[in-house]
Amino acid sequence: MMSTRKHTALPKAQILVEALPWLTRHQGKTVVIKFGGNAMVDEELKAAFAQDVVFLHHAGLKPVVVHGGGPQISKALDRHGIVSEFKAGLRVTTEDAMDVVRMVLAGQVQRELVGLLNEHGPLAVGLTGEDAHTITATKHQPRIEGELVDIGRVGEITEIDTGAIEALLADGRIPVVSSIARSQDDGHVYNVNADTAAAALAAALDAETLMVLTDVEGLYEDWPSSDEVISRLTATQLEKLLPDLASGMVPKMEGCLHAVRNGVHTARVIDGRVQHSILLEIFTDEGIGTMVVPDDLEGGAQ
Ligand SMILES: Nc1ncnc2c1ncn2[C@@H]1O[C@H](COP(=O)(O)OP(=O)(O)O)[C@@H](O)[C@H]1O
Ligand SMILES: CC(=O)N[C@@H](CCC(=O)OP(=O)(O)O)C(=O)O
Repeated sequence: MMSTRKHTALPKAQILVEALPWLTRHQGKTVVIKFGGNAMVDEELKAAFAQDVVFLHHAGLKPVVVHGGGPQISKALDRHGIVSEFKAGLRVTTEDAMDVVRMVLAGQVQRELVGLLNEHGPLAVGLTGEDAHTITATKHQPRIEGELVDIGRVGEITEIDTGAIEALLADGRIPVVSSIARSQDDGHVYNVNADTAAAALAAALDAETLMVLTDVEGLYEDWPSSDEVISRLTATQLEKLLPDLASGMVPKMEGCLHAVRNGVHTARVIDGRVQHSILLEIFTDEGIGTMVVPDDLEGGAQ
């Protein structure tokens, strides 16, 4: 009887011990995690995500959650009879659409994530980029085929104030940030792509890691014709690939590049459809997605 119990208990101890080098390495480090709209539509995945983030917190890391909500926004706009249109990968956001975006991100998606995290204790505090000047933006006008295009209230980040987030982290909380910015131009707000917001926050917070959860395994080498995932690439290698990337991958990979060029040690795109993908990525040998490293760390960082 006794030996059977030992038999089943030992592998559990081994798993915990395997995590020891990673626990040591990541102790006290800030990890910015972007939780994407598509991984966010499944109840079990959402609950597993909350468990992982709380686990990181209790393991001595400082997780900061930045969330998207593209599918949820599209649904709500539809209900309001507003057509969703994307240009250069960004949602064309009229004044009316902006009200809906803000309502969905800050009033629904963020509240739900805060609720899931707080099932584990008084940990999560939600805010948007508007709070305490966390994210400031100006009007973003992308260039499409050489022409500047007006896409409404979409913001380009000009400044990050990390004060509120750092105060929350120092108080042992888990900040949950919605990607809405205060405007430096007028009294209104801007809609910011959540990948871009997460990358800017990771750089400003001097985070060790930016982790972007999405609905594919990682960056595919030759999408859509192949599903070979690139497991690791340097900033310069990524920069060369950027012009060939399509749709949703563009802000993610631009964000990863921005992060590693501005002091973040590794930026990773991982599969949010896999339960506990965050723990697998942080605490095991085999990373499961795509890892971007600064040029001078080639071959070094894990
Ligand atoms: N090279 C690529 N590798 C992987 N996915 C790609 C690539 N290029 C474009 N994509 C598309 O980008 C999508 C992810 O972006 P998006 O739908 O905006 O994710 P999220 O909702 O998680 O923010 C993938 O589902 C895929 O359709
Ligand atoms: C300007 C812009 O496109 N903003 C995004 C913000 C939400 C987001 O980025 O959500 P995902 O990460 O789930 O795609 C939008 O309106 O959909």
